[in-house]
Amino acid sequence: MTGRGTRETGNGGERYVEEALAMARGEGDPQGGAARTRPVLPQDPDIEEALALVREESPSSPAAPAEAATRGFPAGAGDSPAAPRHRAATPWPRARALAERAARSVPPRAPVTRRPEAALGLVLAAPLPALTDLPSFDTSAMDGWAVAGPGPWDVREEGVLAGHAGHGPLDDGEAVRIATGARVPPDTTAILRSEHGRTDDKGRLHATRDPAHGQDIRPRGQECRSGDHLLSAGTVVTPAVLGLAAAAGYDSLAVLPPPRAEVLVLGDELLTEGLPKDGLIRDALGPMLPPWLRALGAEVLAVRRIADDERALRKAITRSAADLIVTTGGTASGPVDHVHPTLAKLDAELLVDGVQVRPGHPMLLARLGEGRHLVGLPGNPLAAVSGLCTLAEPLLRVLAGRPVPEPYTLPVREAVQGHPHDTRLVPVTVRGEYAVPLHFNGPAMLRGIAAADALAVVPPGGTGPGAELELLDLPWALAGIGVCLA
Ligand SMILES: Nc1nc2c(c(=O)[nH]1)N[C@H]1C(S)=C(S)[C@@H](COP(=O)(O)OP(=O)(O)OC[C@H]3O[C@@H](n4cnc5c(N)ncnc54)[C@H](O)[C@@H]3O)O[C@H]1N2
Ligand code: MOO
Repeated sequence: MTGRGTRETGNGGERYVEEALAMARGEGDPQGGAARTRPVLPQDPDIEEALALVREESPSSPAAPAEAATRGFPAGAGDSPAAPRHRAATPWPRARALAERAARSVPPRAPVTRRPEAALGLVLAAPLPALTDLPSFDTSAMDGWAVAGPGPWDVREEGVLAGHAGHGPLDDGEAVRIATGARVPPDTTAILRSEHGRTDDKGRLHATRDPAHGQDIRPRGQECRSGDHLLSAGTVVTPAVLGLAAAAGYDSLAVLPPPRAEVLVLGDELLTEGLPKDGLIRDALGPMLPPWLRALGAEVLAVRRIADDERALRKAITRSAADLIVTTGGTASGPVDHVHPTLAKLDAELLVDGVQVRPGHPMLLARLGEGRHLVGLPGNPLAAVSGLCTLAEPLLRVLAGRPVPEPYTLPVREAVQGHPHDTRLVPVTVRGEYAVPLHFNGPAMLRGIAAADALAVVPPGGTGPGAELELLDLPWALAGIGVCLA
């Protein structure tokens, strides 16, 4: 990690929480300052968030869940909706490492050959040698004249255009008009740019600025010789790689096959069109997850909407051919939260069952069988984003063979409220040298993340202004290969 600064520790988080509580009670500044003039609305998202933080059960409190067995499942959702789940939430960095490790345990799939345009966003399975010299012939770099020897020159009548067959050799004192990209005739000593030459009334060419020997000639093989190593295995196929591969003679590329993902959207309360009504809401995750998963390197096989029905969920999981099933909702212990009981019935191995991160702490990662995994994202939309970035990103990155992104930090422009014990992921926008935290960052809100460039990793307790925070770039903020794939 680069440039990580000191992090403010101690009870900064609690202070914000105290402040928010005091404000919510209408008590003004709890530090003893003048009372605030800003009216405190009950719906103020920041204050609601702060209130939620203190109301939450602390992992270190006596009521906190005890250590859990790795395969420990809670009682079935129907058995006791309010029963606390006996499990140990995984620290956030460890959850990411476990997701990476889970993917590394998957046997690699055989490389595939794809048309270059179908390889965009995938990773080269083998080094890419040049199939030709580049340029493949001596090329004029400018419009003007190919000249031989010192001037003035007699100009031959026929010119040389790019894409045309070669011209005969020039004699000393001869010139021929030439276009950028055209083959340079044999025995040419330089290209005289059109703006550096003039012809007299006898048609002889004079230089207004003498060209140096070899000027503006791109010699054959200047960029590479046939067989030269151009790119290493593991390189992500970007638009520029497509261009280079085409220039170097490729009609197809050997790439690693993308991991196959399937999205199962759970919830009876979800509408796919129109306005929310009668307690029903729009499904925000069905539209968001497929392009996001593609941006993370996956091929999305299907998005299925599953009613709150354990059997339907089990059937969908069993039938799926995906390497990674991503479920949304149903991770908590409500009466219709079927993910845990279903995984238990499938004898899945829970690798991560809850993470010490806000939002998104009920997220989970399970191994379903050889090479097959399931990431359970919480239903609250920003909590689902947190699960994507925490568990799905490392897993898909490794399965796709993509390189580890270089971690980086930026100072945060304002203080950021932290959770007392857990990591927080907060949407930020990058402005110059600073990360600016965005509002509307509650678990059920997408307004912040929709305007964000990255998620800032806020340590327990929060930070003051200027603290260096690790940033997780959102895929499209990297000039997204995902955008290219969409
Ligand atoms: N007793 C407890 N209740 C809850 C806990 C807890 O620890 N104990 N955790 C809370 C947290 S934190 C989260 S996050 C949620 C996670 O809930 P689930 O994963 O079970 O998700 P649901 O209950 O199905 O939905 C939660 C919320 O999100 C809305 N939702 C669901 N899917 C979508 C979608 N596709 N698009 C838009 N919104 C969606 C759903 O309507 C709910 O409002 O549990 C808390 N409860
Ligand atoms: O409230 Mo929940 O932290 O996972 O979104």
